[in-house]
Amino acid sequence: MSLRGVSKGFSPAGGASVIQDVSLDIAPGEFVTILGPSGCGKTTLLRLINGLIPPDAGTVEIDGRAPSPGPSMSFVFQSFRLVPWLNAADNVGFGLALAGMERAQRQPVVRHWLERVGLAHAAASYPNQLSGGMKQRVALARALATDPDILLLDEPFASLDAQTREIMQLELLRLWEERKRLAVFVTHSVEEAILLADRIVVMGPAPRSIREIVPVDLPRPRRDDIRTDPRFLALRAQLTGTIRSLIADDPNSPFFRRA
Ligand SMILES: Nc1ncnc2c1ncn2[C@@H]1O[C@H](COP(=O)(O)OP(=O)(O)OP(=O)(O)O)[C@@H](O)[C@H]1O
Repeated sequence: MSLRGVSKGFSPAGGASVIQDVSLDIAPGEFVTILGPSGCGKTTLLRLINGLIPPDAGTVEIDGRAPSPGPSMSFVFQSFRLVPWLNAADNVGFGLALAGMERAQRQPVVRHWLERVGLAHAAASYPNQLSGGMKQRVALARALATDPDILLLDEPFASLDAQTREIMQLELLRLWEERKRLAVFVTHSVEEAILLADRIVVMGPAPRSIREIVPVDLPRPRRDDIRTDPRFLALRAQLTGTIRSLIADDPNSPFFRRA
């Protein structure tokens, strides 16, 4: 995947850029996290990557072509976005149904993914009967069921409580380390960014663009105890400092010169 000089503005006159001059290459099977303060354009970058919005300038290419949403690219959102009138199994099978797969063919795939996320027992439950963590497992299973080459995740664990969030991070790590898809994961959390990524792309405000790209040279497979590895702690201190200064240097931030 390749982004070259990508800019995007939303005003009709093409005024202030929401994203300015972003260039980035991501290799197949690579896990990249996008880290940055609120409002620095992280979600917009994901929407440009999945082809939901076109760039005003520059190019986004996947295998040499402009991106288009389809079964080879899955999206996971903070707000789960499950279909409320479908049970967990039908939610997991939703992308497969959209791709035209018959119910009988979908069933074993759905069963496999419900098992993989530990929800085989909840197949018949509806979203309003599931906890936040369970809903996010369903959303993850739905995203993986189509066997996408590209996984885009927009703060998927941000609305979960701290313990569930840590469990889900490890589950995602385990699933991804089994079959390494190109993953782009947006987060505000420095720890989450380090735990998951091969590389961390730090975005900043004013101008909203990439500030630095930090490789994460921690061994895989990674488990919970990686969080106490001295290299992890050093990276955490470095990135926390970077994010604090990005916020303190942003004249539009309420924490301008304070953080
Ligand atoms: N459709 C749109 N129309 C106008 N402005 C938009 C639109 N989408 C995003 N913006 C603006 O672009 C900026 C960046 O938004 P974006 O959601 O990409 O940032 P973000 O880094 O993901 O933020 P957060 O971390 O708070 O989710 C914000 O100022 C937002 O108001």
